[in-house]
Amino acid sequence: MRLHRNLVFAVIDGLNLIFNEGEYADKVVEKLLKRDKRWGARDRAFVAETTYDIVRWKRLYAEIAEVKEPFTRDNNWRIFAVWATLKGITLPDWKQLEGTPTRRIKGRFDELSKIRKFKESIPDWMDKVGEKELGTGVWTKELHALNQQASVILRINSLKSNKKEVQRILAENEIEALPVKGYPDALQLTERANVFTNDAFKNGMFEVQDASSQKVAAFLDVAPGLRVVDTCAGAGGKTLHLAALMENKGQIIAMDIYGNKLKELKRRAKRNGAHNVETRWIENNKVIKKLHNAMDRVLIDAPCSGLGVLRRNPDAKWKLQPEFLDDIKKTQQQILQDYSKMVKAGGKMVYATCSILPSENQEQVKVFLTSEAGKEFTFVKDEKVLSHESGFDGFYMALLERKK
Ligand SMILES: C[S@@+](CC[C@H](N)C(=O)[O-])C[C@H]1O[C@@H](n2cnc3c(N)ncnc32)[C@H](O)[C@@H]1O
Repeated sequence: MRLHRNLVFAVIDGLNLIFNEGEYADKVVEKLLKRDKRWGARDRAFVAETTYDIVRWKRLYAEIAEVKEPFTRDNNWRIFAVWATLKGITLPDWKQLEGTPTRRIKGRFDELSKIRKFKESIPDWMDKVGEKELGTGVWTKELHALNQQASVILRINSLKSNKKEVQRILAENEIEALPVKGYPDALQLTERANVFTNDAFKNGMFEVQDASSQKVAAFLDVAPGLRVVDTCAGAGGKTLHLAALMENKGQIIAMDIYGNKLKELKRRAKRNGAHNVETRWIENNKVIKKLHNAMDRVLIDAPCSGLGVLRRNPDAKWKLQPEFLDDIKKTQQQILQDYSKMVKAGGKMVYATCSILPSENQEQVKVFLTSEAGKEFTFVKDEKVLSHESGFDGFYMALLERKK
């Protein structure tokens, strides 16, 4: 591979924004890709993937490069040089890369790869939490899986299309997509590609959604005609899937505490042809109270640490703080207590997270079931999806039923 100066400069600028200015990697990459209209698919892939790779391996690379935060521009160049050396790329004779100690980099890599927190590039506190909660064996395998690049998975919107039709349209654009065994609505791209510019996407025929995430709406056991509330709907990934599973019949109320996310949800619902979705901003608890004992199904896709989705969101390793984890667990329990009241007798509820930590998952459900509100419910089943076992994101989902 030959390095191109303007692409590498874009990566260095991006790293500065992410590491020093606290900006989010996905937003930064989005901005970088708008920089030069002449960049082709390969150039864009280089900028995006290199930036994500360096964010993912920040601790390991910084340790090898012997630099400490806050990183200067020179430090970011040194980190980049580590990335390029370990990729086996011949370094060009640019002044920023002069004197790169290639052999020392390889030696330090071998040394540091013997220590998990460096090998898997993770903060000490997170490594300790993961090991404590999952045990050494499972955590080591899971952490390794969470550091791999995620493949692109589509969820075919059955309101508008089917797998065969989407495969055919993508093939016309030289994009190959294959079915995924065990995931009825999923197609997996054999190579990463930008599908958002494709007409099939613009016409709502599919959404980009990880295979594990596609399990959640189906877990709620919905059917056409039911009254369903998606309590933490965000921009509506699961809401749209619910609408498709319900064949646009019945009612879906999508809620969130952030109104701007619901605006985006509305746009997506329109594109998807999902007509049975209405949004309600959770301005105060009255919004919830109005629906007490009224819903056939309640989905709680709870806010969480996001430790199950590090493959697609590697900067969460550096942004997440132990205090946030403590706070979010309190929020999760409060949400379970408050929103479960919307389930009517005989109705069902799913509690889900994109975390792999038992303390955010089965332990929350256990605490809920022994509480006053939880005594109304019986536990039906749960599923703990680990990335190293499934090959997709880490997720948790539990199905509970309210007693008649
Ligand atoms: C895991 S995300 C939801 C993702 C979304 N369901 C999807 O499939 O695209 C969790 C959501 O919970 C929202 N949230 C946080 N605290 C909340 C609360 N107390 N009540 C309702 N929603 C909340 C966040 O704004 C966020 O959109």
